[in-house]
Amino acid sequence: MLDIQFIRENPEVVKESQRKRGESADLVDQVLQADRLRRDALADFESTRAEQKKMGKAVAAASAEERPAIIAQTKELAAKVSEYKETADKATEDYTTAMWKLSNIVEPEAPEGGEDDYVVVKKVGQIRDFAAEGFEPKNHLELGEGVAGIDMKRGVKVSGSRFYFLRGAIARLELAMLTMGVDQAERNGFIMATTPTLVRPEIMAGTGFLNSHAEEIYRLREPDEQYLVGTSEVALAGMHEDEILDLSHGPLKYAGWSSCYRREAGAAGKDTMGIIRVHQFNKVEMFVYCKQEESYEQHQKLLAMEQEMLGKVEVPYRIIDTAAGDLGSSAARKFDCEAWVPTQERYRELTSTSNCTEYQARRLNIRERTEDGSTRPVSTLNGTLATTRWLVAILENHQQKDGSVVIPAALRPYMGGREVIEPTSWEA
Ligand SMILES: Nc1ncnc2c1ncn2[C@@H]1O[C@H](COP(=O)(O)OP(=O)(O)OP(=O)(O)O)[C@@H](O)[C@H]1O
Ligand SMILES: N[C@@H](CO)C(=O)O
Repeated sequence: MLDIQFIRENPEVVKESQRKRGESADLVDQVLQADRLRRDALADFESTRAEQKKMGKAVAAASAEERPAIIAQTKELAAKVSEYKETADKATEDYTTAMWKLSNIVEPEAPEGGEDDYVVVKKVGQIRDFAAEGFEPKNHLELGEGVAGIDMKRGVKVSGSRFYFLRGAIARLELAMLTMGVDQAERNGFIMATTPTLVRPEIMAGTGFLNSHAEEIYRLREPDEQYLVGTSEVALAGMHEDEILDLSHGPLKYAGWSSCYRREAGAAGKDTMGIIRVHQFNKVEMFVYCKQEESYEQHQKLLAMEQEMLGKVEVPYRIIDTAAGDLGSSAARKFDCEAWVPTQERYRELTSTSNCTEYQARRLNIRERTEDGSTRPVSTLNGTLATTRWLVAILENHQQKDGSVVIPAALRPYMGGREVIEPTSWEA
């Protein structure tokens, strides 16, 4: 949620941000109109209520002859008070509904446009020339099946399309990568947290996921009301709902470990092969609470954490600055890291880091105590540190001619020192 005082003073800035996102600029006028009506209605209610209180005292002080007239007046006032209360409640509800629809204000530096209008910030690593090495690269599923490590057929049998089993060395490789992510996070001051994956509707709405991405999210059937998270960002943001944090010693940082669930409703026919786009995957998520003025610097740090991890798994990648129209409603700015996938001859997203400034904190009422004793909303940021999808890039970029896969050196200590995953039969 945005700061109403800021909207009142800077309506054009908010409108421009909405325009940049491809969202309604008229919503800003609707919010301001609702704000005026709400304030007028509240003023009417409060002044009539004050009058009513005065009248109450007058009744007590009145003589027997005066009392019937005053009581009649009191009744009239009581009716007015309840009428104004109803109007004020309705106006507040309209105001809140409009406010909750507004997306965060886009950082001025974010590129204009939609999904394809990102700006490439930089490219890192050398893309392998498989032709020069004398063989045709296999895709991650062929490799995963070759080492008896990715089983889509049984995943589909058990759970439906876009489900899978990981087993043997590939299951260990996923665990190794996620654990390496947690180790790196802990070394950098993050607290590891395993999080709930079912959350209350208020928490899901508070993080901003029920706006444009609502159809992406699984919801339990009544009488249960929870949503399944698509990222532990949701639980980590909700963790401190209605709390006042002490950030005087620096940002509060979590590394969340969870399964993530996504309906992928808009992705029919897209990435149907293998584990690149699935309904359930695992993720280590970074989540930061910090002072408002620290969020820009913290965002750069999250991006640096992602780069360090990508460096350790030794895959070529690029960083993109996502355009305003492709930002989630909570994000003011977002950088994605995309790894090179040889058989697709293109970069695919492995990580995403967003600066949500005070947007989520206002919705979830998360504040910090300032030096003068007052409170103010904190900033929140999130970033991906490792996910199951990373296996796609690791397998394809580290494959050898015989279908084996070299384990990146940084991951070997997490794999009992193993250097290579060899092809094997399913029964082995
Ligand atoms: N359906 C999925 N299957 C596997 N991994 C996923 C899926 N959706 C997201 N991820 C992983 O979680 C990370 C963060 O998710 P994010 O919401 O940024 O993805 P996204 O923008 O929806 O990705 P894409 O554009 O590829 O669908 C992604 O970079 C990726 O590693
Ligand atoms: N929570 C963010 C970063 O991982 C996302 O899912 O995109």
